[in-house]
Amino acid sequence: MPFETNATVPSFGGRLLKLSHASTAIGSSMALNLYLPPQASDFNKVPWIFYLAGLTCTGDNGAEKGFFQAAASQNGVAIVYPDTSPREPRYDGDDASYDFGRAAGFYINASKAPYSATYKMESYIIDELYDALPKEFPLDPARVSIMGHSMGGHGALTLFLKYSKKFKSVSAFAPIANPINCPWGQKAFGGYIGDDQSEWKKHDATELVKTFKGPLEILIDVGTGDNFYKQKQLLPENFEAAAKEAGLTVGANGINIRYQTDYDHSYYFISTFAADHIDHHMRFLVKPQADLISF
Ligand SMILES: N[C@@H](CCC(=O)N[C@@H](CS)C(=O)NCC(=O)O)C(=O)O
Repeated sequence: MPFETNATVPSFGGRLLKLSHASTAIGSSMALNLYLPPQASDFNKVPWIFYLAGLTCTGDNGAEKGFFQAAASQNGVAIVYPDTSPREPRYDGDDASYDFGRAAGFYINASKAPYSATYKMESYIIDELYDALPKEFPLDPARVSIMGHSMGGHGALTLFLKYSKKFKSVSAFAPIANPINCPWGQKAFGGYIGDDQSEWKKHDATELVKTFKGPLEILIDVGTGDNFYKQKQLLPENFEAAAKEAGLTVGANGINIRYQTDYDHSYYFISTFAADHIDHHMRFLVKPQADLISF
C-alpha cells in the first residue's frame, strides 16, 4: 500500500483523507489530501480533479478554505490536493524567501543543483500521483482534470498544455500565466533551471499555448483587486493575446478569462468561484451515455 491514511475527516457527506507516502519521484515522504465524495465506492470509480496550490501553501489550504468539497459532493467528483514542494531533505536557504524553495516548487523538474536532486514536482504530479492514486482509491484513471491557484494556476495550465492527453479539462484562479516575464517566475526558473531562457519557455503557459493544436476551453478567474495582478506577477493578458495569435477561440467557448471586480488573491476569492470551476470541469468529466450499461 503506497499511501498511508493518517486521518479521515467527514466533509459534505464525503471523506477527506489525509495521506502520506514515500514518493519515488521526490525521494522522501510527501503529504497530500484526497477528498472522496459520497458517490465514490469500490463499485463506482469517480472522476477526479487535481487542485494545485500556490506559494507558501500545503495541500491543506485548498482543502480547508477552497470550498471545493460542497460542489464536489453534488457532482460526484474527487479532489486531490498535493503539496507544493518537497519537504525533505533541506537545502541551505530553502526557506530564506516565500517565493523560492520550500512551498514554492513551481510544478517543474529542477535541473540545477542542489534542487535538481529532489525538486521533481512535475514528475511527482504527472507520473507518480496520476498513476498511483487510482490504483488504491476509487478514482477513474480515464477521467482526470486539473486546476490551480497562482503558482498552482501556472502548474495547472502548463501541465495541461504539456500533457493534454492525460487531462479532460483545465481551469485556474489568478494563475502566473507568463512566468518568464514576471519576478516570481524569473526567480524560480533561474534558481531551478539556470540561465538558459530557452529552457524557461518550456514551462511557460503563454509560450506553450502558442503551439497548442485543437480546440481549447479554459476557465480562468482573476480578481481586479488582486495586488499580485496589479504588480504584474500574473499577466493573464499576455496569455490571452498569445492564444488569440495562435488562432484559439477567446471568450465563453474558448479561453474564458473572467475579471472579477474587486476580488483579491485570497481564498475568499477562490471559494467564491469554486463551484463555477467544478461545473466547468464536469462538462468534460461526465461519462458519455454510451458507457452506461442499460438492462
Ligand atoms: N506571503 C506572501 C503571500 C503569498 C500568497 O499570497 N500566497 C498565496 C498563493 S500565491 C496563498 O494562497 N497563500 C496562502 C493562503 O492564503 O492560505 C506575501 O507576503 O506576499
